[in-house]
Amino acid sequence: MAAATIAVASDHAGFDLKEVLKRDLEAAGHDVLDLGTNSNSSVDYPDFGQAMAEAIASGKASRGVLVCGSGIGISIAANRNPKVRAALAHDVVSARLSREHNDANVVAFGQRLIDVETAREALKVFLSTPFEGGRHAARVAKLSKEM
Ligand SMILES: O=C(CO)[C@H](O)[C@H](O)[C@H](O)COP(=O)(O)O
Repeated sequence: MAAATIAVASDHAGFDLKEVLKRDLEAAGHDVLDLGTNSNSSVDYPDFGQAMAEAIASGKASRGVLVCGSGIGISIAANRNPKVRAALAHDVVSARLSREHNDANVVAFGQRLIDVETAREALKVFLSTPFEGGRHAARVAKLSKEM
């Protein structure tokens, strides 16, 4: 995708991978909005998932990258906002499908579950893959409806 503002956030268990991905985003020419955390000291992932949701919902960032130990807790937290479609990606295929079928605007990784090179490649794919639309469009629209 063209240069954009991309938010990144993690808890302590995702901090190291967040820093790697942040450098990749900057090297690719994106503006990076770093929402923390800023060290390996223990913090609570819901706070950072919520910060990501606010950045996406307000339009401060068009895409987001989340990292925690498994990618699960922080993506659950971000997905509480109906404007967020955060997809937990374990590989390049799930990153690609999250864009093609789900129009995901946030990708989440589990630092304890994915190797760094796979995450770096999956992020590139996440950012460069367009939404297919078509049969997927009405399904994605249903995701933002109140339950
Ligand atoms: O939310 C999670 C699990 O679903 C994340 O992996 C957290 O990073 C993890 O729970 C943190 O665990 P820790 O033992 O406090 O480092």
